[in-house]
Parts: sequence; C-alpha cells; structure tokens
Amino acid sequence: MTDASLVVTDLQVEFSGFVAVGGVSFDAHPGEVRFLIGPNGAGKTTCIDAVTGLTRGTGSARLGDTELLGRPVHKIVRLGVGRTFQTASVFDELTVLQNLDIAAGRHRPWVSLLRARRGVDPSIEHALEETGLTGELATPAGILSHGQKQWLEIAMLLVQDAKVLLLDEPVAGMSQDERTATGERLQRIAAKRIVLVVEHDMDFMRRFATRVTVLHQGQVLSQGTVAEVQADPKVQEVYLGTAGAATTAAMAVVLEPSAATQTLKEQ
Ligand SMILES: Nc1ncnc2c1ncn2[C@@H]1O[C@H](COP(=O)(O)OP(=O)(O)OP(=O)(O)O)[C@@H](O)[C@H]1O
Repeated sequence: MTDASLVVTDLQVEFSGFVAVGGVSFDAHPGEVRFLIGPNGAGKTTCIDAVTGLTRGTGSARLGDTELLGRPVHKIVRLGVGRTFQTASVFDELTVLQNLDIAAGRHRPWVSLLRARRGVDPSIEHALEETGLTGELATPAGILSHGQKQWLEIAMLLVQDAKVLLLDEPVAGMSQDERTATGERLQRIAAKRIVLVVEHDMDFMRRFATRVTVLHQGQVLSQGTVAEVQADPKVQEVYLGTAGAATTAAMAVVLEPSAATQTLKEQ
C-alpha cells in the first residue's frame, strides 16, 4: 500500500559508451496501470534495471522522497520496489505455498503440507486471492500454466508487500483469457500500489493502460493516455513509417486496427 509516486527524471544508462537510455523521464502513481512500450531495443527493460539497481543509471528515480539510484538491489527491494522478469523465476519443484513462504521470508517444510492446515497467513491468503491462485496452494509451481507462473511471481511480490510492481512483459505467451484476467487483476492491484508494465502486446496495452510512455532509441517519444499516444504523429511514424519493417509489423496495432491496416496498405 502506498501513497507515494515513482518519479523518474532524466534517467541515463550507458553501456561502454553506447547510450541505451538517454534522458528518460516518466512517473507512475498508485491507482493507474502505467505502461512503458516501444520497439525492441528501445530501452524499456534497461529503465527497469536501473530503477531496481541491476544496472547503474544516472539522473533520478524517486519513490516518494527516497532516491533509488545508487542504492544496492537488496536495499531497493527493502524499500518496496519489486519486479518480475520476462522469464518467470519461481521454484518449479516447490508448491505455490512454499514459493510464497520463501518470498515472505519464511521456511515451511514439505511435511507441513501433509498436515491439516489451520489456515494460511493473511498476507499469503490475500496474495492468492488477488492473483487467482487460491485453489493451487499445494500445486508444484512447475506444473502451473505459463500464465499461472506469472501470477505466482506477482503474488510473491504482493506477500513482500511491494509498493511498486515493475512487470516485464507479463502477458507474453499467455492465452487471451489469461491476458484478460491479468489485466483485470492488475487494475485491482494498482488501486493501492504502483504498477508499471513493460509490454509488446498492444491490444493488452489499449485495453488496460491508464497512461503510456512510448520509448524509442532510448528517448521518450510520446506520453499520455492511450488515445493521445495513438494520435501522436511521431508514434505513427515510428510504428508505421520509416523506422523499419520489423518494427512496423510488430507494432502496427498501436493504432486502431482499421487505421493500421489502412496505413500499411498505403505503404
Ligand atoms: N548489458 C548490456 N550491455 C550492452 N548493451 C545492452 C545491455 N543491456 C541492454 N543493452 C542494449 O541497450 C539497448 C536497450 O535494451 P533494452 O533491453 O532495454 O530494450 P527493450 O526496449 O527492453 O527491448 P526488448 O523489447 O527487446 O526487450 C539495446 O540496444 C540493447 O542491446
């Protein structure tokens, strides 16, 4: 639960002289599902890496009054900043409950699952409800569906009481039903936390984003509501114009499907 906002200002990241992120600013508030989109290599994941301390960045990334840049990863986690990765990192051989226990900093032996449980810790119960995993308590994570694994990762952040959830391509590989469920769950989770989603799935973005920042070549190309971003000629040029065929094909749907089809036919 947080009232604070995440405010990123003039974030810069260089890799051996290559500017991956060249002065990016955006903010995210509780109550909104904030999206960061952009073509491959735009710098989206690098922004998250810098905010979470995995990569060194300059500029500023503040959670409320607290500067995150320059702090080690574990201290940023302790401040309540959690993230998921493009590939789910859960313990496949452990049950859902055991994964959540570990995330909560507890250790529960296998044998405890054989006993009648008096109940689950309220924070875990709540995380299970919020992610739709209540019925999967004793299921080994390895046999969860791809979507359920992503939800387990999100549940692990919730039991840690993360104030900020930075989610890197959470719906990649999910079925349409799983995407819809994920979007609805993120809307509920975002009521009391900061949720920032990095995504390639433009249909998902259109349905669930409150505000969007579009990155291109390490810079902010556009930001605003979905409607504002879709109407921005700069975005249309990058996704449908001269910025490259691969980008065009992958991102055409950032526009309304009919407009995208029309523009592509004209090319
Ligand atoms: N550790 C690194 N060393 C050198 N270059 C890197 C490193 N990490 C990322 N880059 C480069 O920085 C740029 C931005 O990469 P990043 O992964 O942030 O993009 P992205 O927008 O998340 O792309 P994608 O959607 O493909 O994941 C790319 O050109 C990438 O090759």
